[in-house]
Amino acid sequence: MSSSGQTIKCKAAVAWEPKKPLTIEEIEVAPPKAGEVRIKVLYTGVCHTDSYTLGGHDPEGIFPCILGHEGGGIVESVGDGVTSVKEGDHVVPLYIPQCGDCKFCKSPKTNLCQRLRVTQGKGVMLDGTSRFTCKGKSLFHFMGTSTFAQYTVVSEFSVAKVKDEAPLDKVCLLGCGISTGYGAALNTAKVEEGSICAIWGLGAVGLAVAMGCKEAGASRIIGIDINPDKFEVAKKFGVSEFVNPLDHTKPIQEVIAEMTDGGCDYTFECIGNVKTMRAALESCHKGWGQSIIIGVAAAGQEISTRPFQLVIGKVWKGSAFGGWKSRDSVPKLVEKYLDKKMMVDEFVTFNKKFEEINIAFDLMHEGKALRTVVNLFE
Ligand SMILES: NC(=O)C1=CN([C@@H]2O[C@H](COP(=O)(O)OP(=O)(O)OC[C@H]3O[C@@H](n4cnc5c(N)ncnc54)[C@H](OP(=O)(O)O)[C@@H]3O)[C@@H](O)[C@H]2O)C=CC1
Ligand SMILES: N[C@@H](CCC(=O)N[C@@H](CSC=O)C(=O)NCC(=O)O)C(=O)O
Ligand SMILES: [Zn+2]
Ligand SMILES: [Zn+2]
Repeated sequence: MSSSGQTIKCKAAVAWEPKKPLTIEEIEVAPPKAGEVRIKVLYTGVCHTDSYTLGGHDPEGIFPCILGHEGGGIVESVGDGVTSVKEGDHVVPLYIPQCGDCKFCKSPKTNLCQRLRVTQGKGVMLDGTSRFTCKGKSLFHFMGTSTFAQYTVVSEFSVAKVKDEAPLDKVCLLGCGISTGYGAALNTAKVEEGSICAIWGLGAVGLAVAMGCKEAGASRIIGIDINPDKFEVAKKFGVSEFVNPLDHTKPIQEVIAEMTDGGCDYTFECIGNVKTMRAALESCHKGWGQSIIIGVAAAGQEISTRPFQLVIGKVWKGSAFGGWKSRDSVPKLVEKYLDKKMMVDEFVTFNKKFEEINIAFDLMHEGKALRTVVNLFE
């Protein structure tokens, strides 16, 4: 019997309050309204940003909510007026939508569609309401995706239809971490052949940056991390040299400058730490070096450097979702993966059952996981 038009009861990992583990609860998921899509979420990754919000560091964090933004699933039903996807389509939810019609979507200079941004930041759908309830309480959405639920409702603008043959337990990761790092190298920095690159933080995002730098023909890719366990795995993604700041007494920017005859062409911060953001900028080559901030820093944190660093030609940039215009790009990234032209499987270090989702957070904090993929129906 079709569930279309009905409220669905299913399981979700609910974040009732910051700094507390998620709890698996039965929730009710209302049918999609006009312009919305209800998705059966089969798999989800766990990104550091989920942990950042659960940890109470996100100024937009709003509880109780359903976190998660690296999902892969199948369209269960669509609301009135939805034409771009239909029941049965395989999809990846998108935390940066692409409406195609706003000033941002029409500009080739950005991927930051603003159509849903205000309501998304408030944890509700475009009409200002939530589709989730649990124990009689409304639950907030998160990043317009909420993939830690067996069923979620998202805007039509927030789904990418992907090929049916794409394994959803892998391509879910193209919903954030891999696309973000890879695109930061290719779209935001536009790394050139022969470039010297350095990457702070060798998690999934940092290693996806390395993959992009390698594809662009970088001559040296320096990985910087305080966890030496990351170094061996990082080689597979193209990292050619390793620096552990804990092995040095002098500032890391001096170490990098000595190693590179004055600094790097491109540096990437993939941690979310304002001190390493400064180090990454100051490790750029005078005159042309660019530093890309990808890491998300906690509420209240601010970056600083001597303005002279910018006067002498170093450039500070940021990158969200790797600069990809999401609905156009994610299906293409999936095809590239299916054509074996980019790595995705290699980012999956663990698979867990839904009830083990908190272990996925632990593995990330222990530095053991690049990505843990959670099966929501196991
Ligand atoms: N801008 C965007 O669009 C996106 C941003 N992000 C952000 O990117 C960042 C990285 O995400 P993700 O890859 O999932 O995170 P991970 O936690 O997997 O990776 C971060 C890595 O940085 C290491 N690290 C921590 N502190 C330092 C330090 N002081 N110096 C050097 N290395 C350090 C960690 O080591 P250890 O293993 O010991 O913890 C870990 O290896 C996060 O801030 C996340 O919120 C994520 C996705 C999209
Ligand atoms: N809500 C936070 C900002 C969080 C943030 O920067 N998110 C990134 C994606 S992180 C994915 O894992 C992003 O793309 N931001 C663009 C956006 O419009 O949110 C805060 O308020 O600090
Ligand atoms: Zn993420
Ligand atoms: Zn738009």
